[in-house]
Amino acid sequence: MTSATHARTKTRIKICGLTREADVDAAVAAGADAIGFVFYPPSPRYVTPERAAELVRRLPPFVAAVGLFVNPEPAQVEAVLAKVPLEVLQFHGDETESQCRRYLRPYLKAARVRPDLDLVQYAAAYPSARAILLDAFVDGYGGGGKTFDWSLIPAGLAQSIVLSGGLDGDNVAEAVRRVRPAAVDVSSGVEAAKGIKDAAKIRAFIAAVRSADND
Ligand SMILES: O=C(O)c1ccccc1NCC(=O)[C@H](O)[C@H](O)COP(=O)(O)O
Repeated sequence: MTSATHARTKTRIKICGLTREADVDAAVAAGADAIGFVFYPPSPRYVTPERAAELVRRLPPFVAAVGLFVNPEPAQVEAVLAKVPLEVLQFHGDETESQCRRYLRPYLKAARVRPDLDLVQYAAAYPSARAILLDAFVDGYGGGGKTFDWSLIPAGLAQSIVLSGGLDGDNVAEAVRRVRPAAVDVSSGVEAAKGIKDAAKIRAFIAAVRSADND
């Protein structure tokens, strides 16, 4: 790289909703920065704490394990944390800031974006959030494989942005170029079936992000 060119900041990448050893290994090998585990029982990607603990043991240092919850009771989160060494929590429901920060872990607060949601006001309600994860407004709280209108994302949110919702190997480069989020997050777009990831799709997704990082 010459002095006249410079690589942009690396967009961090979270692959979410993993349930199998081979998929964890494929995501790590492809260069994922974080792996998400869904602790929301109605989700087809749900894993038990015991299963997540088995999968997390495969992660090398500095690849973050993210635990995802939807309006959990404190006891549920504590039970997961007692068995699964999660670096980051992700809350996808109507949790208040105090309900998110009580576990003394970095957390992502998901916003389900729609035209009538004031994202500046929403983000301001979670000053302790490590980032705001911007997702589409779908049934079932998330994992819907649907994009939202990225032009709804305001400039100047206090927190970093994790862009999510319907991303895949075909649209993520444009998403990164347009939004320049701190990170991107994907589930459906790298799957063969819900909870079953496709290693080639993971590789293509990450390659597309890296390509956009260097535009
Ligand atoms: O993945 C799920 O099944 C899920 C269920 C309930 C709440 C959140 C869920 N996923 C959270 C994620 O972080 C997903 O990666 C995000 O919603 C994007 O999903 P997709 O649009 O399928 O890429």
